[in-house]
Amino acid sequence: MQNSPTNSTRKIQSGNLILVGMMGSGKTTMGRILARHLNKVFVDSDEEIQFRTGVTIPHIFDVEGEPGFRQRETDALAALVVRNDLVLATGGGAVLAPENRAMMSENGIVIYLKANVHDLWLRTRNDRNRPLLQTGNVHAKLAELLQQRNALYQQVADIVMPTGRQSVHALMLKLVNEIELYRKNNQ
Ligand SMILES: Nc1ncnc2c1ncn2[C@@H]1O[C@H](COP(=O)(O)OP(=O)(O)OP(=O)(O)O)[C@@H](O)[C@H]1O
Ligand SMILES: O=C(O)C1=C[C@@H](O)[C@@H](O)[C@H](O)C1
Ligand SMILES: [Mg+2]
Repeated sequence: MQNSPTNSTRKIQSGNLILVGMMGSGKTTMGRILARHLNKVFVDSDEEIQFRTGVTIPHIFDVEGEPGFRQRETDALAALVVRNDLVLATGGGAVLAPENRAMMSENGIVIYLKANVHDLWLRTRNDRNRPLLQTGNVHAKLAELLQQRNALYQQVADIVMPTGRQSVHALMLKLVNEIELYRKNNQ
């Protein structure tokens, strides 16, 4: 499926850029400035879910558990990926469902923002809006999730972008070059 001519055509011609990666990898932060730089519309699947339900993600996890949230995430992604010229920041767990991976892969260039556990921890340790990290040992939880998910991020990604010490702006400019290169090599 993934490599059929129809799918690879839409992947690039949709103009969509889809960011995947762990909590704290910078999908929302990077997505916003990337969209501004490329004159695309920025959307965030977590924000879309909160907009659709009128409640916060922690509240959805409280009431419906993770399975309820995952269903809402799949519904939100399905509605978003059919649009064009988006920069779409996904939730950290968006790669877990095979149907999510298929729809992301078919409808945009997928970018994995890769970060190590220590950086992820530094960026998320004080945040209360990520239900999966409301645990005694955030560092260990991030390590566990990265271990479970890294192969899925890699599998779905067209571009893997390591994020480290450099500024978000410098990283964004690097990413713009990588995207251009990808488009040139895959037109
Ligand atoms: N490359 C970076 N260098 C330093 N700090 C960063 C970088 N990317 C993001 N951050 C910071 O990390 C925090 C988390 O980033 P962000 O919310 O964009 O992550 P996310 O990938 O969208 O996470 P989630 O999956 O939970 O939505 C923010 O405070 C942001 O400013
Ligand atoms: O990594 C995850 O599973 C999550 C990441 C966030 O973006 C939210 O989608 C939610 O907190 C779950
Ligand atoms: Mg985010």
